[in-house]
Amino acid sequence: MTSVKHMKWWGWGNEGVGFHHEDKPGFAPFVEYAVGLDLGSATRAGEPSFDELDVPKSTATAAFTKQLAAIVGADNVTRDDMARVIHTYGKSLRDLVRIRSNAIKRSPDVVVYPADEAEVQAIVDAAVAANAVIIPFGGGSNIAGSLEAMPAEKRVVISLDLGRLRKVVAIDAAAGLARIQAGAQGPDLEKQLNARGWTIGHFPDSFTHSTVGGWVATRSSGMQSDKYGDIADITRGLRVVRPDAMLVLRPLPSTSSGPSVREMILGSEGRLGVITEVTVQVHRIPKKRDVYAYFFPNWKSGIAAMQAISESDATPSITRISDAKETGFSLATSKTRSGLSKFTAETALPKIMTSKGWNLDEICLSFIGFEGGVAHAKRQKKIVDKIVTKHGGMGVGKGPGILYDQKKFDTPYLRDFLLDMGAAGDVSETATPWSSVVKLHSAAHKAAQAAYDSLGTKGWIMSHMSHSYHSGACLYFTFAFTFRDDPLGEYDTVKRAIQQSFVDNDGTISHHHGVGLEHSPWLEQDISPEGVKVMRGLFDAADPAGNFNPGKITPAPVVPVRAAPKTKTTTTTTTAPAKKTAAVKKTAPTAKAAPKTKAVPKAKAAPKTATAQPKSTRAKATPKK
Ligand SMILES: Cc1cc2nc3c(=O)[nH]c(=O)nc-3n(C[C@H](O)[C@H](O)[C@H](O)COP(=O)(O)OP(=O)(O)OC[C@H]3O[C@@H](n4cnc5c(N)ncnc54)[C@H](O)[C@@H]3O)c2cc1C
Repeated sequence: MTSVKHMKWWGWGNEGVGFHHEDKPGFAPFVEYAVGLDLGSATRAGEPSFDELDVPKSTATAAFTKQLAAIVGADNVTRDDMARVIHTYGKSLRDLVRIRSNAIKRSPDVVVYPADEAEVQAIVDAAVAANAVIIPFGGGSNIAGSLEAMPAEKRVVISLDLGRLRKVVAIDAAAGLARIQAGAQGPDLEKQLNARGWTIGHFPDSFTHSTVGGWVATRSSGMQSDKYGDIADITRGLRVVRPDAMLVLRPLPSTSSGPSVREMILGSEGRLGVITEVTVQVHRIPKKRDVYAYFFPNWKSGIAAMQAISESDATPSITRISDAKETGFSLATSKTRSGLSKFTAETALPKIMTSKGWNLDEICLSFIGFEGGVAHAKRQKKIVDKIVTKHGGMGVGKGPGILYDQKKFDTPYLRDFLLDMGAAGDVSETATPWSSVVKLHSAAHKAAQAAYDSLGTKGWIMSHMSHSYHSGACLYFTFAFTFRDDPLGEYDTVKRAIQQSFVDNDGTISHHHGVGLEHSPWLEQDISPEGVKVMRGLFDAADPAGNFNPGKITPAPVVPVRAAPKTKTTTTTTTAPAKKTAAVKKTAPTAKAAPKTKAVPKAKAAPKTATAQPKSTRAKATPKK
């Protein structure tokens, strides 16, 4: 069997690791307050049984599988059900509900693990010749429905897993450019870079389970993007396997060679070919790295301060502020005698805030990161401190920054836990000009509340601003609600309301999660119908037979089933009928029960704590707290 490791088939992260709240006394009361779910009496269901899944039967013929095995070796191609299920979905709430409730309409027919670029080329050529569908697979962490096969797809679907391509190939020290194989996950590549004194500076919350190829293909952004840029800035060169040929973009500092093909590959979600190598800008590991916490009396003053910082001479690595609800969540759910709860309980902070006339229900917590040489970091902080004071905020030192990191690791596991208990939660994020940040924030909250009201359920929405630019910033919303009998239908109501509020209020449909199937209904409103036409033209011209991850990004009501191009002979039928027994028990999740009963198959009892997650090199690369 292949050496490539994957996340749990039914949830986020590593087997045996999960969220628990025994050391967070404020957590259960907070959940009851926020979504009306009593964790004390709710029943946590167990891990779903793989044996009970109806996995659609593979339509890949033995002959075609053998052809792939001749390229990658028999150990690196499989039609095994578990491998195909693992490669079916990403990790959105929709994905988690579907997989736990046995709602798999279409799985890849075969999973293949090439060892190098030549093998990727050979697979692509064989697939195109057979008019098969190729879906590149990085870490499988996307939450936009970017890698699932279209349900009505009749052709053989190949999940092309890049997991064996994980080396840092070379570093050009003079240029600070590193060639990295596309399947390298965050810890893989950061460890190799750190060993030579470098860092990529790209740390999405999914860092531990996502790949550089996936980051490029979804236009990802990491928590330190204010300093290092989004992956679109970090990516300089690319190697992309296309039918019969390589698309090679040399790592140039800048170029005026027409419309940017580099930009076309960025965010292409596998539709233009398979990225095998990315040349990224890397940086020397900074001598100093600190994250400081600040409080503001309210959201408006905090946002004004963030904008002022973005316009100032300061260049922090992180500028982030939570709204009052997210601040309340952080204060209520931190660990006993550590993090913010200790900080606020054991200091005179609340008193000081009250004496300043602050309403404690409106306070907003901010984290600002400083990196670089010692003098540089000090100077940055001085500029920021002045701006914070001018906007009525106050600094509270480095201590609470520990919590910031802690939460990042917990959050994805927390989502699984809540689902186990009967509450659905996920995130939506956007970017908007500074002039619309406050307006959009308030509109999204109102839209979510109206959606909860229409469902007659108690729900929660909280948000933070992060990833600043000169012209605006990203707003990131986390929402959760207690579901009744249709978690996905109810989730759609809430998610749609939030997404629509973005485009109605000068925001984009996604700042860094991509489009996939999840956000494509809003694409025309985001980039105009003409914009979609141009994009569709690009995909159609570059992939006339629709072999590369069809149906994603541009809304595709009709699944393309085109004739095989007359290039090569093949042993595989291109019109293999869908397997009769490829049954999906239910198209909708099975959950009918009230929250206290088992709504969807749930996680194993008493998993290890989320803090037991293996330490990655990410710890080294994130700011010292
Ligand atoms: C808990 C959680 C936290 C997250 N936090 C962040 C965050 O902070 N920032 C952020 O940007 N995103 C975040 N995400 C979203 C996700 O991690 C990103 O979209 C990530 O970039 C996906 O990378 P991946 O390797 O997992 O790609 P996959 O999920 O495997 O694939 C995503 C898409 O890219 C395509 N693709 C993958 N590899 C290649 C390749 N080599 N060539 C061509 N196409 C390819 C796939 O076909 C698919 O369309 C988060 C997700 C979760 C679940």
